[in-house]
Amino acid sequence: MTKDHANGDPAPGTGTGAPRDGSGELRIRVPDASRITDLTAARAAIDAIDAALADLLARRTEVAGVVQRLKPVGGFAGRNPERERQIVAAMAERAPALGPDRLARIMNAVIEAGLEVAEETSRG
Ligand SMILES: O=C(O)C(=O)C[C@]1(C(=O)O)C=C[C@@H](O)C=C1
Repeated sequence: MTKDHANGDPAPGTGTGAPRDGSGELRIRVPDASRITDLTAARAAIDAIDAALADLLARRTEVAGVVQRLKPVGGFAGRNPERERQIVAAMAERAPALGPDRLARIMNAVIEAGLEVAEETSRG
C-alpha cells in the first residue's frame, strides 16, 4: 500500500484508505472537496472515502450481529423502528446536507443488510 510519507497513513485513493492497526482507531485523510480541481483527484478522494466506508460498514455489521444475539428477540423479528429513528436523527445532525429522508433510506439499507448477515450467520 502506498504510504503518506508524513504519518504513515495510506495516501488518498490508494490501498484501503483506512489502516487497521489493532487499535480500533480508524483514520482517513480526506481532502477538502472545495480544493479538488481535477477529475482524477476527485475520484481518488472518493475511492479513499469509499474504502473507509466499507471498513465502517463491515465493523457496523459485526457489532449489529452482537446486538442481535444480545436482544431477547433478534433479527428482523426484533426490528425496533424507534431506535432506527433515533439513529437517523443523530446522523441527520451530522450530515444536514443529506437530510433525514435520504439518511433514512441509506440506513434502512445498512440496517437490513446487517440483519441479513446476522440471520445467515446464526443459521450457520
Ligand atoms: O439496536 C437494535 O435494537 C438493533 O437491533 C440494531 C439495529 C441496527 O442495526 O442499528 C438493527 C435493527 C433494529 O431495528 C434497530 C437497530
